[in-house]
Amino acid sequence: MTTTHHGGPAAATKVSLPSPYVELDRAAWSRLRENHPLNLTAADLARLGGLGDPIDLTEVEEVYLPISRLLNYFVATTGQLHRITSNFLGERPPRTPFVIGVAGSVAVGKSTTSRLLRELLSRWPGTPQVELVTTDGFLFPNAVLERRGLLSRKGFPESYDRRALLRFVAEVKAGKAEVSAPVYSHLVYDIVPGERVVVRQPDVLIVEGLNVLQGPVVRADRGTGMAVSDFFDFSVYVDARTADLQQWYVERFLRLRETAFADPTSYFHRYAALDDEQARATAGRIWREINGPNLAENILPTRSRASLVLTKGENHTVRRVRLRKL
Ligand SMILES: Nc1ncnc2c1ncn2[C@@H]1O[C@H](COP(=O)(O)OP(=O)(O)O)[C@@H](O)[C@H]1O
Ligand SMILES: CC(C)(COP(=O)(O)O)[C@@H](O)C(=O)NCCC(=O)O
Repeated sequence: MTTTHHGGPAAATKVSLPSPYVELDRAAWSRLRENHPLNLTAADLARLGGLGDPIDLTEVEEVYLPISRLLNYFVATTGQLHRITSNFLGERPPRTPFVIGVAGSVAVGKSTTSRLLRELLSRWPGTPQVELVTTDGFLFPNAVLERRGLLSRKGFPESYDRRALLRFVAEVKAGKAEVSAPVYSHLVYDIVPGERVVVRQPDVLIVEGLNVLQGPVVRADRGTGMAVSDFFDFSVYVDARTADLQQWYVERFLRLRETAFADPTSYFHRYAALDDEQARATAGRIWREINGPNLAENILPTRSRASLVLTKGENHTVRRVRLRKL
């Protein structure tokens, strides 16, 4: 028998596994579009792009059409698998949506990715009805966050009503006729009282949010032992270098001064009058105190759970794609 010495305690904690991903550069990935036609126009894109998150037709053709093509196969195959299970059980298969999670840092452009996926998937004959729900609706209202000392932890896992989110996704997945979710306003920086979005048995549900790939909350006294990600049929992690993300966050903050912050009802209205230097300092502080630590502690560690990782370069375009094959 041969004994190999692996070093001290630090070395012992490092786990090396075969990568479950196949990695492709942009050129190799874009070839997988094959002949799938571009069915979005420049006008569609103008409607879909986010603030500070540019998107053009080349990006759609080279990055998003292959994803759309792959997802169309996955939807069909997952449906077959579901029917096989129902036949095995001697049940009539209920209508159940294909659920996609979209995760990533604040300011990485999850919203644009999610809106594009919704648009592209809804153009396939098998999935005309695609709903998109963001997890910010499940943030606790500011009054609750304040009571719990969590106002400066917005976006951290504990700032969400995770049980309500789990119930929402589980009910949609179970084919319930009508399920509703609360609504968050970035402008007011709080949950909008009494407002709900209603989801009615879509073909596809996209669940977008910072923490959607997180595992279950493990507590001996309570909890279901399940997480929203248990209901995902596919997931996307939108990735970028932390330094780029911080810069994108700060730049978006500067631009929000002229748009959202200029609105007197905006929670951030007091920031509208800041000059560039002051605005950079404020955004930098919010990043350092909230969004940066949340990325490092909670979001980045979930990246390896995604089915697909899209890595953006500093100009916001996707330069590398990792697809899970194992
Ligand atoms: N303070 C704000 N006021 C108005 N809109 C905002 C504010 N912060 C973020 N947004 C918008 O909310 C959306 C979600 O932002 P975010 O959670 O950073 O995710 P991402 O940039 O990955 O889509 C984006 O469209 C962004 O432009
Ligand atoms: C609303 C958010 C928590 C994101 O929510 P998500 O939909 O990803 O769950 C985030 O955009 C946010 O507002 N963070 C607080 C710190 C900040 O103002 O950037």
